[in-house]
Order: sequence, then structure tokens, then C-alpha cells
Amino acid sequence: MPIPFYMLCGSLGAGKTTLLMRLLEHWNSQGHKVGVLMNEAGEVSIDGPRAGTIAEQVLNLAGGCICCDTKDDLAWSIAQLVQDYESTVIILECSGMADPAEVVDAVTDAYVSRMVKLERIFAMLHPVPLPETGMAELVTRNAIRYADDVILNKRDLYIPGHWEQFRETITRLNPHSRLWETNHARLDVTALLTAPQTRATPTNVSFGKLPEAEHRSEARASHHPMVSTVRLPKPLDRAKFMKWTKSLPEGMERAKGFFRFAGEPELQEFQFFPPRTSTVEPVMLLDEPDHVVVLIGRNYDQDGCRTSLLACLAS
Ligand SMILES: Nc1nc2c(ncn2[C@@H]2O[C@H](COP(=O)(O)OP(=O)(O)OP(=O)(O)O)[C@@H](O)[C@H]2O)c(=O)[nH]1
Repeated sequence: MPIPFYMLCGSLGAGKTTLLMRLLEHWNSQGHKVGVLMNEAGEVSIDGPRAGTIAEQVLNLAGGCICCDTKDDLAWSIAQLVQDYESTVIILECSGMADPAEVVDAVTDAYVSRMVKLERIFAMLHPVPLPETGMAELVTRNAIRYADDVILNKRDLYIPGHWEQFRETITRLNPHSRLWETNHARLDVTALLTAPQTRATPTNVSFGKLPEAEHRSEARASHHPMVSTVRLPKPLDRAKFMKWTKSLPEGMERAKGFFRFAGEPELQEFQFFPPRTSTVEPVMLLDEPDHVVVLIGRNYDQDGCRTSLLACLAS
């Protein structure tokens, strides 16, 4: 049974570790065995030892960026926490350099998703202008875009006028997330960890022209990344599959997998990534992987995609 996995991302220095400490206190009081993964920008971990004062198991991931190399490191660290340490919940604090899109990609991988279930994504921000260009811009914007909860911290530093503008930018980037305003990440942790029910939108802030609560939470639910792992019990028909890759719906953001085509001996690796590009290439691996395709998107017809993919199995 996969254990809950939480992702904490956002701007550099926004107060992520401050919130992490509050979450750790909460989980400890509930008797959880928390595994913490720190992904810091520098070579020496600063936040790790801080978290280590509360969490029993803190692992550091190399480098600040979760890229192709670190993805293996992440999978290995998760396996270590789940299998050796028997963590009952895991939280990853991402550096301001780790693109949340890459992290979501890594934790929804067919191997990793057997161990953990991505529960919620928190984006921690502070009222400084959003970066205009480069990696920091991509990371901050993706953190806001992917978040279930956006936490606007350092309320004591808000400057009237600038604050309204800041909040407007965030709601424009992600109108579906819950928004929290905090000082030193002081918030109701139980409410933060609870997914909104269809009819209630527990949030400590209300403002502006939000849709009715019930519409808002339905919209949020449909905006949350949806992951389907489709197991392929037989080889695929090449022509049907290639046609299928061209029929993927608007909301599909990422897909990947391994399988074979009927009548062809090579193992194939499939990748689908923005902007709607697909590749299918023979690959050689040391071990035979599970034959699956993982689909990641928002607001797409999960059953429809699964059915149409399974219709590509060779008869
Ligand atoms: N004024 C003010 N300072 C805060 C607040 N919350 C956190 N801080 C301080 O801001 C600094 C950075 O907080 P951290 O929690 O380390 O931030 P972080 O996002 O983990 O930082 P990095 O991991 O380096 O990106 C610390 O000195 C905190 O004590 C707040 O609400 N107001």
C-alpha cells in the first residue's frame, strides 16, 4: 500500500523549512514515522540538520535540481525510507531550483508510485516580485501552477498595494488552489493536510471574486494532476499505438512507458512531453521493466484514455 507523499516547494527563503518544522511536529504528535527528503541548492545541507532535530530520518538529495540524474537518487531515497526505515509518511522539501514538474514526474514513475502516493503539493511564497526570467521563474511559476495549496508567508512584510498585486498574479496563475496567508508559517496544519470536500472549502482567507465554494473545490479537484498507470498484458499493435499517440486529449501533459510491439523483439521506450511531442524508441535495460504506460494530465478522461490505449493491444 503506497504511503502518503507531500511536496513542499516555492521560492528561495520563503519559509519552507519553517512550515516543514510545523508539519513534522504535527506528524510526530500523531505517532507517524516521518521520512524527510531535502533537495537543497548547495552542496552542504543547511535545512537538513534543522529538520533532523525533529524528524528521525532525513535524507539529502544531491544538487538543487531534480533532473534526470537526481530522479534515480529520489527513487532510491524513497525506497530506502519506505523499505528500510518504514516511514509512514514522506515529505520532500524542494530547493528553489527544482522544477516541480520534474518532481511530479519522478514520484509518479511506475516504480516509485508503488511505494508512495502523491497526496498534496504546497507552494510557499513570500511577497517579493516573482522572477521574470530563467530557471527561478520557471520553478516559481510551476510551483504555483502545480500547488494544491499556495501559502503566502511573511505577512508582516506585506506592503499594501504590492500585496494585492502579488495575490492577483498568483490567483491568475492558479485559480484553483487554496490560498493561505501566514506569519512564520503559522496555520492550522490539520486543515492544510485535509483535502477539501466537495461542498466545503476550508481556507483561512476569503477575498475578491472567487467562484462559489462548491464550484471552486470541484474545479480544484479537476485541476489536480491526475495519474493513471496502464498495465499492458500483451504487446501493442504498432500502427494502432502510433495513431493513439496523436489522439491524446488537451489535458494530457506527460506520458511515458515501456512495452513491446507485436512481432518486434526490441523493448520500446515511449515518451510524450510538451508541446505534444511523442517519441517511441528501442531501449536496452539491465532488467526487464514492467510493461506499462503512465499518463499524467489534468482534467482528462482517465477511463477513456485507458480504454483507448488497451484497444491498441495486438489481437
Ligand atoms: N519576517 C519574517 N521572517 C520569516 C517568516 N517566516 C520565516 N521567516 C524567516 O525567513 C528565513 C528563511 O526561512 P526558511 O524557513 O529557512 O525558508 P526556506 O524557504 O526554507 O529557505 P531556503 O531553503 O533557503 O529556500 C528564516 O530566517 C526564517 O526565520 C515570516 O513570516 N516573517
